[in-house]
Amino acid sequence: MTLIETRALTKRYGGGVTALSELTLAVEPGIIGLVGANGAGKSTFIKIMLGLLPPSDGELRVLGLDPTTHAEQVRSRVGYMPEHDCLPGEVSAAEFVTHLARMSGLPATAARERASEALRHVGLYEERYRQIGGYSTGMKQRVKLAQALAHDPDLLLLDEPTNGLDPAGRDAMLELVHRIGTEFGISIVVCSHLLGEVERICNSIIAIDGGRLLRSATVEDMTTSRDVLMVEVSEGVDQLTARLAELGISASRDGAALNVPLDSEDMYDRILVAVAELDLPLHRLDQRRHRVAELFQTHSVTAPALSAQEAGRGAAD
Ligand SMILES: Nc1ncnc2c1ncn2[C@@H]1O[C@H](COP(=O)(O)OP(=O)(O)OP(=O)(O)O)[C@@H](O)[C@H]1O
Repeated sequence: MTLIETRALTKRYGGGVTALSELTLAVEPGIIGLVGANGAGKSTFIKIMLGLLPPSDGELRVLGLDPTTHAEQVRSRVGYMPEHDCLPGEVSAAEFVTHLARMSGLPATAARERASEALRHVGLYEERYRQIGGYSTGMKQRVKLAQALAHDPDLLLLDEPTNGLDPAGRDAMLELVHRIGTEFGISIVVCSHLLGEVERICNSIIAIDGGRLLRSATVEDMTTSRDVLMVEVSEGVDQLTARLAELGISASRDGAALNVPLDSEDMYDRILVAVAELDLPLHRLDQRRHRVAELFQTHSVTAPALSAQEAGRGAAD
């Protein structure tokens, strides 16, 4: 079943702000990155998916349900981690998550058990009876994630889960999100303004800019270049380049690898023969993969979606 489907989804706020403009997309279950610069419309999209905001125009289905008419059913199957800190400081994580699990309809004992379990999944089991006010930012983010998990949802909507975390905290949070998505088989929409972050853990990406859809596709579709082959040999790359040139095949260096235009059906075989003739250890031969961020760097409109920090990371890669 399609996880999320929209047709010409539009949201206008008062004051002439169009936060979402004619968004049409369909995504399959998995871990989905919702990326865009600040103000792109990510939070608005999430709130519409939860039935917290009505769209101005267009249609939407989440888990096959229309959140504008079936908001309660949607919310019983969807967990939501809001962007901003909304945690009470004077109660323990166990009390807080249990309380929210009860509010979502679980009986007292089940709510307590589910809360403990959710806190264990996010790595807060030992600390669960401490007051939230004394927690670090990373721990608070994990409490927000635990409350989103407590009622055993089919879909998690995470609004900027790495907000406010240092690089190590961000990596830990992304790893946790990835683990929850893969081990529990829950679909996850994870919002971020950092494309490089979500690219690492997502199967598909929805990129929006100024409320408009830039691209919605699987990471594999986005990153596979259909017309370039990447050849990697463990040694002898210069020899191979020279041999390919003799054969009339132009290869360009890309780090330790060679990129070769895939302009004829027998290109795989021709390269394999050249490698075998030179008796070189072939490490890899397949279609070149781009980093997702690389694709968007050529798109001037999305440039702000890549923060200085991400640009730095890209350069270091
Ligand atoms: N209640 C509101 N009334 C008017 N304009 C709003 C309202 N909420 C959001 N907006 C505007 O709608 C646009 C999209 O905002 P939204 O919060 O959805 O973006 P975002 O991608 O989540 O950004 P951020 O990461 O900064 O939250 C922005 O221009 C924002 O100022």
